Amino acid sequence: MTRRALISVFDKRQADTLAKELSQLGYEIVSSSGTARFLEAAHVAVQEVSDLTGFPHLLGGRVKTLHPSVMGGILARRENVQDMEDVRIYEIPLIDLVVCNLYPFEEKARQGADLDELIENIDIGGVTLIRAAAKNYRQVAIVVDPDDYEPVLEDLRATGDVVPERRQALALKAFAYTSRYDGLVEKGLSSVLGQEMEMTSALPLTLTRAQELRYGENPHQRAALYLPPLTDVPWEQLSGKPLSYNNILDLDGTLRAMALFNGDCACVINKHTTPCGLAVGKTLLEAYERALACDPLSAFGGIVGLTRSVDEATAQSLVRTFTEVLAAPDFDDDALAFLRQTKPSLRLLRWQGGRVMPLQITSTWSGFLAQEDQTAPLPRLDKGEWIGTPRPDLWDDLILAWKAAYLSKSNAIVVAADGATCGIGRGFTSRVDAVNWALAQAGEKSRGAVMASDAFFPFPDSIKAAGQAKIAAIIEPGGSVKDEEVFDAARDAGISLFLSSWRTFRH
Ligand SMILES: NC(=O)c1ncn([C@@H]2O[C@H](COP(=O)(O)O)[C@@H](O)[C@H]2O)c1NC=O
Repeated sequence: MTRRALISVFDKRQADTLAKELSQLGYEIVSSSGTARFLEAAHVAVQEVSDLTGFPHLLGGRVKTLHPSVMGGILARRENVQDMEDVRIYEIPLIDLVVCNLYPFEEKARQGADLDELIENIDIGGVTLIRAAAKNYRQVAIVVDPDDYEPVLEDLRATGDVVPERRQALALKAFAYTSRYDGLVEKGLSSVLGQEMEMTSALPLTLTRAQELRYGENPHQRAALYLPPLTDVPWEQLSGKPLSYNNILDLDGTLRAMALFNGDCACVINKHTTPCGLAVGKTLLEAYERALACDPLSAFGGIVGLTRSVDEATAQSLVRTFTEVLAAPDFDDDALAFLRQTKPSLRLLRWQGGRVMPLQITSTWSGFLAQEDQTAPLPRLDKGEWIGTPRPDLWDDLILAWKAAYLSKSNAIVVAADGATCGIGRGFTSRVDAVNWALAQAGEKSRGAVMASDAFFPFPDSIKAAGQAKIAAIIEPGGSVKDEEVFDAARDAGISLFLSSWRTFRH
């Protein structure tokens, strides 16, 4: 019986070589018009789909292969008597191999095509061919990737057919291909139509592997970085070893911190997704050295984020401590050359803003949790309420401490003075333990310093501890049932409390 291949490809690379060899192996080739012209030019004997269907390509190409004579030949179950009777009655030619790749929706969307152009690049007939052939994979082979042309030909040369295991693998690959394509269409259209991803009843998440990672959090865990449709990582790696899983995870807090400073000269040192030093300075060097001074032990192996172009003086100071990743909006030429030469393994990232995920999605053993990302409008002096004497003179430090608490794992307490954090208690399961840790780390620097808490104080014990350490002002959301006891403790200790009314947990 005649073997037949339907070839309908937008990306025509290597399709001529494939078709030639298929012809030599005895296959009859059927193609949509553009592919047919391409193959004829390469001297391959080819029949046009329109000859088979009796219809020309309609609606400017919107309808080409969508016809029972094509779909019947792909979907017919060869072992099913009724199917084969239908095929015989309606003279439908059986198709054994489908080779198809789709209109370039992704390229068009990335080039910023308008809605009309995007719509015309939504492939319908090709997707239908692919899904039909993949559904009938037990008898039909579906090839969507030119990399599979040669393995398929090898099977045909060796056995006269595409071997069953390959047909099965090709079908799964084909479904993954059309599923990704639909994800791209959803994402491309929703951005042109201005509709952000939200908490819909179904959350389409078609992710593409952007980077294989050496391993996950630990060497025995396999891992990769995946990106949503039409996105690239928002940074550019200029130097250093490939990023690890933990680097990318820890970098998240660093980028969030950098975004909070909105151009101020600042430094954050992050470890295990949470800051261990945050400071502003008149120069980048000053900001870095003051952030480092908060907790130099923890800064070892940390991720450093700087909010200005890295200069050579800062680079020279930085190389004295082991750092995993350095992110900055840019690098001065001499600083870049120095860092590349002195620390060739140090990962240098240029990040000028931008993020990939509109939603924050976490996988748990119970399912995927999705929430709106926490992007911070900072607390405002004119929007909150003071308990005790107002201390607007300490506002800058209160906000700096608030930023560090906002970025830290809950429960988080931060002590700050003169534009730098000096004690960070984070990840504690009791708030008063976080307070005690932060105060112990700050030591003498607690006198006259400020404190931030990521959530309300459930008891007055934390305030009493802060009072003993001579903390001058605290920013916290308020909202505890014991707020009045907390406020009394603050008044007794002479601490000014600013109530921001905004909790910033990070579990
Ligand atoms: N409309 C149809 O029936 C149809 N059938 C196949 N295609 C696509 O048309 C392209 C090939 O077209 P041509 O051979 O005319 O260059 C392929 O990317 C294929 O996926 C179609 N195009 C869009 O849906």
